[in-house]
Amino acid sequence: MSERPIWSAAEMRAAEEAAIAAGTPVETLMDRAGRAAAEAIWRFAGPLPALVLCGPGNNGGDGYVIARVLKARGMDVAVAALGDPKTPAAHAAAGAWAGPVATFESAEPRPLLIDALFGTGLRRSLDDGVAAQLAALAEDAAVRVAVDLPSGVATHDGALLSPVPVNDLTITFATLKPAHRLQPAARHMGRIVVAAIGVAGESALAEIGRPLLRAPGPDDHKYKRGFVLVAGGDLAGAAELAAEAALRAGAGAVRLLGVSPSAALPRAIMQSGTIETGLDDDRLGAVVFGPGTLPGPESDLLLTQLLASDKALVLDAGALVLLANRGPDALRGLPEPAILTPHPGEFSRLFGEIGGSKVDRARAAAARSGAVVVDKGPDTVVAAPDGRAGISAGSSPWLATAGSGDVLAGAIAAARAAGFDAFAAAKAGVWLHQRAAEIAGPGLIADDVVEALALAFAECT
Ligand SMILES: NC(=O)C1=CN([C@@H]2O[C@H](COP(=O)(O)OP(=O)(O)OC[C@H]3O[C@@H](n4cnc5c(N)ncnc54)[C@H](OP(=O)(O)O)[C@@H]3O)[C@@H](O)[C@H]2O)[C@@H](O)CC1
Ligand SMILES: Nc1ncnc2c1ncn2[C@@H]1O[C@H](COP(=O)(O)OP(=O)(O)O)[C@@H](O)[C@H]1O
Ligand SMILES: [K+]
Repeated sequence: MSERPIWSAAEMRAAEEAAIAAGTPVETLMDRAGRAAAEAIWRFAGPLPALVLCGPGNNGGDGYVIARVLKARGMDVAVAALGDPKTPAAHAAAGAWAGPVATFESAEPRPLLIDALFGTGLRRSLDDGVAAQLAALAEDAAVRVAVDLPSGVATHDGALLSPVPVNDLTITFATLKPAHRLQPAARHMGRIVVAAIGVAGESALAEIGRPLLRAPGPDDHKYKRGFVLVAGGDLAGAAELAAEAALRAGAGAVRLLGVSPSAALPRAIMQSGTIETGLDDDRLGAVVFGPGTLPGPESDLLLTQLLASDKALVLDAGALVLLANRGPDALRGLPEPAILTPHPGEFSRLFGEIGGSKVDRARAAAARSGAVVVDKGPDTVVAAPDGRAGISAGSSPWLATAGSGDVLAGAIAAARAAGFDAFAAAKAGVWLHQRAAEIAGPGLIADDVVEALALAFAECT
């Protein structure tokens, strides 16, 4: 699995301090950052007349380096500063810029706008006048570029502290930061370039990358590839979507029990037996419960049976409502950690209101429940009880369609049955789901995502 790390502002600062302690001055890091950004801007926007907006901190320092490098390339560059440089490195970078510096307030729009006002050091909303001038300059530009982060977004949780223009390109340094992937900030980034600047560090948070899945080999048989049981509920369609999704996402065998299936159900899906006999099968790798399930005494009893079994559970939709009635402790002590796939409504029903970023919330929910939590949405976060977390690289808004969550539950179960641990399986399912949606394209319905899962799977082998 190729995963890009995501650092918090504090982790970024720690990496910077470690690099400085190891002998690389901050001026060198700034020079690398500015040069890398200038290179990316040159490639992206070419020789458009540029306006670089420089703030008072090191983000502004990067801006002065960018201005100098682009000018040396022969570009027509103007600089406007919001206040004087406050850090020694920014001061030095500003000193090395030989051209004139206008005040931010007096800056005139130019076709290429480069926003180096604030990066990871932003602590409060921009003043109204500053935000309005930034918006006006962005409005009149043809191409908008943000250095590290668009000014006005909170690094940690992706909140917009003041109005933020939508950029065409964002160049960040060393690693992604949470705001590059969390909404609402993520939609303001445009294309994202991560430039290496020679700092290293560790993080328990990463972008969910393409999983490495196993194509069947000569020694495989259907059960070895993964056997999924979908314990159906009251509405056949939802359980069928989950069952077919599991099959198309690579499970060798899928059994759907507990519903009267429709004629559309693929004949490859097994339907014989009862849930009790179905559960009593050592070959079973994962059980999906919840899609199409209405809460009631019967489904509650089934949840009790499932929790008493030693199976790896993927609990979605109706199962989450049942769980909410029992409280999150209901999952403690399971032999295999369960995977929960709540949408925002189900999440608050299960866990109440938790403060912090979406990553903080998912981590807290995972720690509290002992389950892997897939906090769904346009910026799906997967968190494990031990604090590891992943953020989706983004998914098609066309997934906002009935049944797409059922498809996700099936895809996750396939990865779980194939032998992935709960955290890895949840991430693999999220990746396959968003990739399948991309393949299915605009206008998709959940059935199309199911079909496209096979192609998404093939890309991972
Ligand atoms: N880490 C690294 O390895 C590297 C980091 N690099 C770069 O450094 C950037 C981080 O730099 P940074 O820490 O100096 O913060 P930055 O974003 O410039 O802003 C801080 C300044 O803004 C001010 N200020 C804040 N909010 C404000 C507001 N609303 N309205 C007005 N003022 C406000 C704040 O004032 P204060 O809050 O202290 O009063 C302070 O003066 C990072 O994003 C990257 O681009 C690269 O050079 C390569 C190496
Ligand atoms: N606006 C959006 N952009 C991207 N992905 C979305 C959006 N809205 C929903 N999704 C994704 O679609 C799926 C919807 O799940 P869910 O709400 O459970 O749907 P359903 O109950 O209809 O099956 C989730 O995987 C979620 O991440
Ligand atoms: K910026």
